[in-house]
Amino acid sequence: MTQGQNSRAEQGLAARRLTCLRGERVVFADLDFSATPGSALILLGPNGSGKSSLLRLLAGLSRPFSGVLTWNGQDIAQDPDAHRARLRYAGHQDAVKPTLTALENLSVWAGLDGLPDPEERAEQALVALAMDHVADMPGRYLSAGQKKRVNLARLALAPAAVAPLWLLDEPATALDRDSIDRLAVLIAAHRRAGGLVVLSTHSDLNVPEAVSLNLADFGATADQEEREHEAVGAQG
Ligand SMILES: Nc1ncnc2c1ncn2[C@@H]1O[C@H](COP(=O)(O)OP(=O)(O)OP(=O)(O)O)[C@@H](O)[C@H]1O
Repeated sequence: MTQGQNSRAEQGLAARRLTCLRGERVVFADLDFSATPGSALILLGPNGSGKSSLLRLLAGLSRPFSGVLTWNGQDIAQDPDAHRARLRYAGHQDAVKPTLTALENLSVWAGLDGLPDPEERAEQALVALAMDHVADMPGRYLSAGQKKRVNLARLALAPAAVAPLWLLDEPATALDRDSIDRLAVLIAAHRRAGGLVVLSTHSDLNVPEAVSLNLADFGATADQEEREHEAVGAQG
């Protein structure tokens, strides 16, 4: 089947028999899920169960040990540039440049994303996170929560048609209650516009009708660990 012939059921993001190794340890094995445009998937599980690792795989920042990740039915590994262009990943690392103001940081990102009117978009994105009052403050003077909000404002730069896939690793960490509520509004608007959100959170973030995926259910059995170790040994 060619990409153009994919059925509607394949729209969005899907994982088939995904197995993730970090170091030589199986973090999760044989993970299956699918998420359609407009939906939200919340990754649950105790510390170390692989939520960040899965988000990194979905972002194309690392490769699965085995299994396939697809977007609209096509393996994301076949066209990494197209996948990078369609996603926005907010991880633990802070991307705010200390010497640029909050507004300049966002304008630069909008420019790098190839969006028209980068400064106007940056201003609107700051308003969405109630950060317009610190628009002219250099990144190095922003508090931890303010930096987090500038990072999250990046999500608001591009329309869902351009960057439909949001991958958010603990997006509510360091945010105050009002900012968590604004983030929830941003996520809801993105979904209404046809976007798709995968996120991990230990916080009380309101994401209506989200599907939960508990990575603890996909922890490797002793048999799987042994098979993966044999396979790693054979590869090395
Ligand atoms: N660079 C690395 N090399 C080897 N192992 C790693 C590396 N990074 C993470 N791990 C291991 O991978 C496993 C999954 O880690 P991950 O950060 O994905 O978990 P998590 O569910 O996001 O945890 P948390 O809730 O604490 O954020 C852990 O056992 C961790 O020690």
